[in-house]
Amino acid sequence: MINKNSTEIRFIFFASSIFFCYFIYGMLQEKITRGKYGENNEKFTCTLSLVLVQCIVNLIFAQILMLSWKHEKDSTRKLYYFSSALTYLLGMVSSNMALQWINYPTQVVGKAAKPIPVMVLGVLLGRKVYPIRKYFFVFLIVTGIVLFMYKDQTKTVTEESQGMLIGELLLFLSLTMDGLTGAVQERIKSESSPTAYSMMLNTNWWSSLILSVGVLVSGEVFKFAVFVTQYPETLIYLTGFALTGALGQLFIFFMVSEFGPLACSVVTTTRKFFTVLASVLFFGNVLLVRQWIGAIIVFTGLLLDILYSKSRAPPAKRVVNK
Ligand SMILES: Nc1ncnc2c1ncn2[C@@H]1O[C@H](COP(=O)(O)OP(=O)(O)O)[C@@H](O)[C@H]1O
Repeated sequence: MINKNSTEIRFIFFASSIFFCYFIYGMLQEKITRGKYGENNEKFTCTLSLVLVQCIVNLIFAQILMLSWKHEKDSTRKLYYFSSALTYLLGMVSSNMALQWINYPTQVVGKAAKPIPVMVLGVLLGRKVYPIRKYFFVFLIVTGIVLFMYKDQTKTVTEESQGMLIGELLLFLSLTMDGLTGAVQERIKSESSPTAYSMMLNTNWWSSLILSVGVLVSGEVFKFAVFVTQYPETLIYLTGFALTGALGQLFIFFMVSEFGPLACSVVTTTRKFFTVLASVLFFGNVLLVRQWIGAIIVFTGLLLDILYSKSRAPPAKRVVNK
């Protein structure tokens, strides 16, 4: 009983820390990528450099934590870390890049589908097994969130819709990459169960390495240097963005290593829903009928999921398909 309670407390603690860190992170991300700089209303387009800064800060953060505690040797195959790092950073680069064509709310709605690819690819490639009802609960949560957050957009000029298409394709790519990352993490978790620190360190080590090559070969790093020299205020946002991202990611890896990538993606997606719900309620806006229905569906899905995992399968236990 004590054990079960402490598992629940850890879940709630990780989830609320993710909520808190990514709430600030999200605002800074929007500020950096959607902001207009200088008299010419310039845009920040150095996505690779942005993600590289994030990965390097994550790496340093994980390294400091690794040095502070004694750890058993991590026996995870390097290929797993390399491939999860590659898909993880492609996922981040494409979703950040999509923001150049589509607005932030559209990106958030698109990425709200994340638990679906994480679940499907986790089963197909990650050798994970879920009972049928789990698919239903996840589907309910995602449908409710999309219904709640979706905004009708009027497309005006053709050029803009073309931009939207590029943005949507990038979102699709990003979702696929998130699913692949989850699948590899599922395998890592079931084969070698490394600590969250070790997963964070290795994933960010490989992604920093790959991205460093990327920014040098593309020459983006020079463009980035010119941009931050010209608009030094970007550095303040970047520092906050990278620090909240690193702290948030630590809790993400705690979540992944104990409860798995699917639980993690449900938490990060639900966080976005609660952010929008809170802002609607906070600013005294009225919910549309569609949003009411969406919110009810989300809460039903979450409640069923919680009730089910309580009565049937404690989240810490994993089902390994041999
Ligand atoms: N399974 C995961 N493994 C590693 N990092 C993750 C994982 N899930 C999320 N993250 C990190 O958390 C950040 C925020 O994730 P999330 O809130 O789902 O938003 P999004 O994927 O739309 O950026 C990601 O950009 C990534 O850095």
